[in-house]
Amino acid sequence: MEPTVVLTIGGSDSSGGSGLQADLRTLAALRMHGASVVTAVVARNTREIADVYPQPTTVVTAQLASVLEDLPVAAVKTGILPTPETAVAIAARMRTGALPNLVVDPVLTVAAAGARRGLIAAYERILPHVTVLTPNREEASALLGWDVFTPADMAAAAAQLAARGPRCVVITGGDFAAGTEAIDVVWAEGTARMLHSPRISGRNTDGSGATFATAIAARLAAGDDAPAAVSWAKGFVGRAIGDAADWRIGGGTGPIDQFGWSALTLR
Ligand SMILES: Nc1ncnc2c1ncn2[C@@H]1O[C@H](COP(=O)(O)OP(=O)(O)O)[C@@H](O)[C@H]1O
Ligand SMILES: Cc1ncc(COP(=O)(O)O)c(N)n1
Repeated sequence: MEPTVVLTIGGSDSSGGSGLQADLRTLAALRMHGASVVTAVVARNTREIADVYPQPTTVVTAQLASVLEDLPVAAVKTGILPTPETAVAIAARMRTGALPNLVVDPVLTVAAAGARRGLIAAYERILPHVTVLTPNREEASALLGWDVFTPADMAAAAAQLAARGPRCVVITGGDFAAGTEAIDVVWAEGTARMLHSPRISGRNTDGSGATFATAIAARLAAGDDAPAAVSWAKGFVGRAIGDAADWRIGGGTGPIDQFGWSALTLR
């Protein structure tokens, strides 16, 4: 049986923890073929982001055109769109319907300095084409212009973002400092619902947002509806975080275990 194809559009992370590297690892773990469009090259390790090098928009659109003219892309995930110009060019492709089952993780914090305001405006052009939008609380706050803090805020924010076009919105709460649960709020088909899972207190969570969004895209490609894809991805990322809890890869926040490697005894 041949694998389903999922396209990820985002940044290369030199530490391998998040971005395209996490996305491709997630897709491989889920037995899918990942195509990838590089929008930025990020020089970073587990401790800090040293620099972000946006790729020229022509480089991004050439990769995208080449993939779309040949591969049978069943779902698409976006991560870093580093400049408003690149985001607008990708939005134009979305408008043609060429990017099915579209999961958008609006990574705003890694964007080039000064690009944030223009990027937020560019996201307005993207939102109408989105199947599932997966901002964390900070990203939701930036997109909406008000501070999203409590679970009640998350529910209100999800509804407001959904009114701008996405069929489903998940606001992730992985950054809640306290509490024994990792709470996300999902808005779909007119109602908000809380998703709870045990909060894992490991040191390694890098790439959890990227892994979550890519797993959603993979499940959409496999035929799940959005709420089912989101619930499944939440279980997957929780297991990946838990399995990497004791890893010491680098001195900071390290990668997570999409493959269940920790459960293997190979040395
Ligand atoms: N420590 C944790 N334990 C369990 N689940 C977590 C933890 N941290 C994040 N998650 C889950 O991982 C997914 C990604 O969330 P989050 O970390 O908020 O994304 P981002 O990396 O974009 O900030 C969410 O489903 C969230 O609930
Ligand atoms: C290259 C790169 N660096 C960081 C992130 C954010 O990742 P996450 O959403 O998992 O925190 C990303 N999507 N891409």
